[in-house]
Amino acid sequence: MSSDHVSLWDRCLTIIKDNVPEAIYTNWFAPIVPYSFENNVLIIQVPTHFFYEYLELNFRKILQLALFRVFGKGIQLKYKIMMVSDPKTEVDIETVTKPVSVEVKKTAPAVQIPDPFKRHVYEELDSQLNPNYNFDNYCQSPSNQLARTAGMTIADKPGKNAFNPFFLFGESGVGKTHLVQAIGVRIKEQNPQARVLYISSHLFQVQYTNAVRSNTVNDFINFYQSIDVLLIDDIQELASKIQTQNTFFHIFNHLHQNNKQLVLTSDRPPVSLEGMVPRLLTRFKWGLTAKVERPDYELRKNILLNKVHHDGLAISDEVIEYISRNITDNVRDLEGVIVSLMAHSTIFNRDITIELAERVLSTCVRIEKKQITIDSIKQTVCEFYDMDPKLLQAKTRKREIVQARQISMYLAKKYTDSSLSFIGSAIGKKDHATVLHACKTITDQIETDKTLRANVAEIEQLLRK
Ligand SMILES: Nc1ncnc2c1ncn2[C@@H]1O[C@H](COP(=O)(O)OP(=O)(O)OP(=O)(O)O)[C@@H](O)[C@H]1O
Repeated sequence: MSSDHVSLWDRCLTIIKDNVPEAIYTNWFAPIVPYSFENNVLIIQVPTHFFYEYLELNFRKILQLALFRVFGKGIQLKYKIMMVSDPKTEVDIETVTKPVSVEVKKTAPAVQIPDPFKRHVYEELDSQLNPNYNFDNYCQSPSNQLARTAGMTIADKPGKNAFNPFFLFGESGVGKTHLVQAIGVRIKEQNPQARVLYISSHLFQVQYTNAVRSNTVNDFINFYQSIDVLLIDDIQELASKIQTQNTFFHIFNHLHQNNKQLVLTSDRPPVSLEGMVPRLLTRFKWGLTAKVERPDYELRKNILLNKVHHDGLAISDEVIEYISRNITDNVRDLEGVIVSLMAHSTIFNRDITIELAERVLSTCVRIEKKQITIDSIKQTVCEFYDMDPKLLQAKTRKREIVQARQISMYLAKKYTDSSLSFIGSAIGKKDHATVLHACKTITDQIETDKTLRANVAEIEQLLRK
């Protein structure tokens, strides 16, 4: 049968062709090469990592259906990825790393909620970690430096550090889950026996409700008290769930007293968590609370460059720069735009140009409302004073440069929700006291200095344009 896998794959293609539009078939299925078939595992070769992800995301169902019909029960699908960004150095991913393996399950539900609680305590625990979220691909910048460094310290000494619990907060899509997962992944790498569990608060809540219904709350608590490292995401979702919070309180206390590590994420700081029982809130503040800020320009660009390199995509620096400048809020949007760009380019067979990027961005993200960021402030202030932005970072007390730096700090405080220390580190590598002083100086001078007042007003207008 294995020698015949090409004709079997052709039969799959016939089924697929009947079920998808022609353009989709031509772009996404025709380029696939049936590579091998052995022990009921079919390996297909695709051009890029992006291609694989796109197939999995959009056409998994039809692929499953066709494979099941032609190859029968138990068929497994694996991908072999050929990088084509640089044809001179074609890379066969399978030879350098494990091939991406996708098991096709006949009756797998679309979303299966994992329930580790159901497992016996002594069984090996499924940590629910995604190895793709690791420290190696978590780019660093001042916006996440504290959180990232603390995360690495925790991963090296879970439970035996001053950061217990580690409370990580920040807006949606800024990289909290990635970081929390990276902590778990590194702990498991260093100690495969460690009982690490990543869980969303929503799932924790569902499991608790089930335990109440089935009268097994004690088992539920025992299970969680057996964990060495508990990574719990989106804790704000437990707001107003008082019974669940009380149960979590007992788990938290037990783990903390036994030097087990707790890491929590939230979309807001503990002080803004409404609907939480006070004794839990107090405990959230026992260790380290760190904010992951919105990604700055350098971080956005680095993340994109990494992704493009990793997926073997052909996207010019100019387009990367354009996207990094225009998508400022969160990393998820950045990644979404890359996927949309690749899809547009593949389906319509067009190069990825600035014009295409502009079109895709206008449909994917809101760019009409200009986001004011520390980067755009620095740039606008320097353009206004006709000054090289690098001078803002220079160690100099020249009056014009000091004033441009102070105005930048004042505007950053006014228009962004960054902390004083973050503003200081991004503008001139100063501390929070210098930023505070700058804000006070400019506020006072605006009161009395007509020219400065007019200049700042003009810069503010330029910023909003
Ligand atoms: N510093 C970074 N380096 C590389 N990738 C990042 C970084 N920050 C975020 N990402 C990527 O951005 C995407 C969104 O990040 P993540 O899911 O961790 O955000 P989040 O803050 O947990 O969002 P939410 O609160 O909505 O769950 C992920 O694909 C993640 O890998």
